Amino acid sequence: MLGASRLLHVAVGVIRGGDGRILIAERAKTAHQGGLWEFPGGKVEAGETVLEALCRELYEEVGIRVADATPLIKIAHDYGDRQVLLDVWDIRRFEGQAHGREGQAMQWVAAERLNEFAFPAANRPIIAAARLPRHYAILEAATQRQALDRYRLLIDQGLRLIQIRLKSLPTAELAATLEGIASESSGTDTTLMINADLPISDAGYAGLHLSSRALRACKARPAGYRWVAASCHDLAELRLAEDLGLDFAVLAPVQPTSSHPGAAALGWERFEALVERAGLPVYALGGLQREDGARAAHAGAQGIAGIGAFLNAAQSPG
Ligand SMILES: Nc1nc2c([nH]c(=O)n2[C@@H]2O[C@H](COP(=O)(O)OP(=O)(O)OP(=O)(O)O)[C@@H](O)[C@H]2O)c(=O)[nH]1
Ligand SMILES: [Mg+2]
Repeated sequence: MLGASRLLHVAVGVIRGGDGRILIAERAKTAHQGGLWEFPGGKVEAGETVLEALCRELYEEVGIRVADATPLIKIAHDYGDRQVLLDVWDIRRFEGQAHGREGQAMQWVAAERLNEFAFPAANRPIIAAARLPRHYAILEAATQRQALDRYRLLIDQGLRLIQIRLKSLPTAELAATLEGIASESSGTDTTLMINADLPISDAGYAGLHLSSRALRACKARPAGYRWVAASCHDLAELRLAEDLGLDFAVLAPVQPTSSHPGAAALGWERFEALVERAGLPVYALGGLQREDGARAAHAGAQGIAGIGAFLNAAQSPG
């Protein structure tokens, strides 16, 4: 853990153009972590809020005026010669044409291509956060028919990251259900995360979701998946997910929930304190609705995860 007083507080912007591409810039060869790519930003000066620093830096470096910024992720990192707290914000509305005002090379890059560029070590979870959506749906169902109906409802509502949990589905219906979902998602931009506790060997899905029990039994990051995530309930489990190099976590339960009636709720304050110490994107889960999205972002969350949260609301996800 890094001592707060030694941390260099840095305001960083993930700036998204109208087509969804993200602005990256090349760091000067002579700078700290020089020659690598970065998201524009810079040090918070004495007497400034982080948002003031973000707006100033983004004007100085790329000539844009920020119109709206939402917290994305905070990452503390120790480079040995310097300890930084990267305070990263999502910027989807701004004025002006971005251009390298300090002579630096710049590029607009599709989120899924960010991994092709060399960034400083602290940026790994930031890139995951920039690529992940704000909503993570968890699919549960009692029958194959209900599973497919709910899957289509989630897709219609704009959900693009979906965990196939299906622990209440009769085992006899599992294989056909997984195949049905896989064929519906094939060729689309949906990312499916298969729950590791399901009694199947390999569904061929892009992602794996570990229950906290599966996480605790893990010695290394499971191979063969583009995304690996885990369910966590406390700091020890979040640290384990981070140390295994997982891509994101779900922390629960934030509020009391009917699906886990016995579990003690964390509440937003405790949730925020835990997320602040985690080095990977964390979704908030448990008794939440879409309307809790802003609250979750301000508590440091990547967004909201839910079983029921996305099945009834008719709005599109943000
Ligand atoms: N802006 C930015 N800084 C990053 C990123 N990742 C990362 O580790 N850093 C680190 O954050 C620290 C501060 O960033 P900076 O060099 O942009 O600060 P600045 O604009 O105020 O620079 P200056 O000292 O030339 O005025 C550096 O140690 C840098 O290595 C990133 O994606 N964007
Ligand atoms: Mg800078």
